[in-house]
Amino acid sequence: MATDSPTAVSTDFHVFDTTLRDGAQREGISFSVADKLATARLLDEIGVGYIEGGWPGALPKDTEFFARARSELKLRHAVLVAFGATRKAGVRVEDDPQVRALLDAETPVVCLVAKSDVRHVREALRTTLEENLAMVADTVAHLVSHGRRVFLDCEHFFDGYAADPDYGVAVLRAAFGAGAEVGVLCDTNGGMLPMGVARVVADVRSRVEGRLGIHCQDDTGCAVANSLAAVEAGVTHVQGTANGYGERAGNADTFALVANLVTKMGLPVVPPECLAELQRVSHAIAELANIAPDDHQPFVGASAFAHKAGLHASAIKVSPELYNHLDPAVVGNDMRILVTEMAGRASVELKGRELGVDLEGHADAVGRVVDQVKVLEAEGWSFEAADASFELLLRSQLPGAPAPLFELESYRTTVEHWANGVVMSEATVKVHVDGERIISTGEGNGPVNALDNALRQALVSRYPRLADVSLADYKVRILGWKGGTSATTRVLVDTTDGVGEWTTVGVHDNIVEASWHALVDALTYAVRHR
Ligand SMILES: CC(=O)SCCNC(=O)CCNC(=O)[C@H](O)C(C)(C)COP(=O)(O)OP(=O)(O)OC[C@H]1O[C@@H](n2cnc3c(N)ncnc32)[C@H](O)[C@@H]1OP(=O)(O)O
Ligand SMILES: CC(=O)C(=O)O
Repeated sequence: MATDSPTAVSTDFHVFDTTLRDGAQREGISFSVADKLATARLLDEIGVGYIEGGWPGALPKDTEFFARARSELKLRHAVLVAFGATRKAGVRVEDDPQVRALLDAETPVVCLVAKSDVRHVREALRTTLEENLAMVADTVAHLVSHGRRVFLDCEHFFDGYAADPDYGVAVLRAAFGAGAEVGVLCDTNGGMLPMGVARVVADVRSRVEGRLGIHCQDDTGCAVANSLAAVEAGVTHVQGTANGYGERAGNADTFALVANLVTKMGLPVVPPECLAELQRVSHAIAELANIAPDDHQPFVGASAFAHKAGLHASAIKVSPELYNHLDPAVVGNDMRILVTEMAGRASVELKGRELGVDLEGHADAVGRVVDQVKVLEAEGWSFEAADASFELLLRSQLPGAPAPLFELESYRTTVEHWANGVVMSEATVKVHVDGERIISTGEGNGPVNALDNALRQALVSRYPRLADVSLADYKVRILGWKGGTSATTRVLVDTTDGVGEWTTVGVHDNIVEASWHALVDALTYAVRHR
């Protein structure tokens, strides 16, 4: 069970994560209870102050989550929060089963959602403005009298404030008057921009005593910016979700919020040692949500500190700070240099350093590699994701580069479709190793698999390391049709030796030949560099 005494550094500031409630409202996410428990543990590792676990009483899974959390969830930093609505209109708070379920969740904190826009009160709740205020006050007071700390999410606060600012203020006063600790201003429809958010927050602060919070949906792509503008204007409670998951376009991304608050605004909202966990936790939660991580996500994406332009690399060679807004290690990420057609000599030198290849005194080789990469990329090759092929290319230009593993005489591969529906492939390779002619055949479920088996069998007695190597993944991309079935094909092969993985690339008009190039690089890399 969560403790009520978070160890987060700043007790004056709340980072409140709602991945398990609003994040779960994203199309395509369906957390199991086990997923929710695992996600809560991960969020705790980044040191957020509060974790909203779901809506007990509304979703059976969430009711079970809170029941299991009592014995299974040991949080070091965060306080667990149950979410729910104020009592229904015309119903005594003691008689409202949803409010009862909130108490039964036994969390130290409850976050209530309430209407704060007159249109919503009249048209969605179909009740009076007075009754809505009573619903807020009664529910807060009831929960407080049962020992709960209460935060109030004021739904549609900004839209409501534009229509009738006094009513938004009245809702906040009703909540604070009944004992609520935080009044959260919600941009529920996500239509705000930072300037408007800052104006409203400043205005509300001048009219209401009490801690204010912010909850921003991302419909204008400004959820993080809006939240930071609200902080600048004085809120001290910020809500977000892991990777920005949430209803429609999502919410403010907790990872960007935390990183910005700590590193840009100087607010120690999480313990210092937690910041370096952001990237790992972001990816782990993406796995649990079954959503591919966004490589381009600020701070934590795999490409967030990846540099492709040659001019960037030339400055980074002097000092990484010249083209990085932050040391990536601060948030657990890494800088990467991409060598592509946009590379220059500095890109190759930095990539060499990253790969552990000493290029000191080899300016000519570096220049040749830059030229070759540009020519090859124009033909459809791409080394961005194929570090192993790039390393082989780089080393091939250095003095004393080893000879190829073998000389190819020929290869052949066939596909057989039998009447019983079985499809099998067979391959024969003829190669020369140290003057010896080797002929080998292999079978497989496809021509590339058969070729791989035949080639490894031909080479394994000379290169025993290949016994431990196998294909892990195979990706094909067709690069522009030339009419009919003719096209350039790019193949990426991931290979593993059970310890690590490396990626190689091949390009040709013929898919088997493209695969052959990638396979040969994969095996050469295994023998020479693993
Ligand atoms: C902005 C947000 O994202 S808030 C979070 C929203 N999350 C969810 O909706 C996910 C979980 N929701 C659910 O499981 C269901 O919608 C439930 C259980 C909450 C409600 O389901 P139902 O009881 O079938 O009601 P239904 O969805 O048709 O209507 C909601 C009722 O709550 C009332 N209501 C809506 N907001 C509030 C509120 N803030 N306070 C009190 N009552 C409210 C509505 O007036 C309506 O009342 P009615 O039954 O008297 O017409
Ligand atoms: C509470 C909430 O999720 C919203 O207003 O968007």
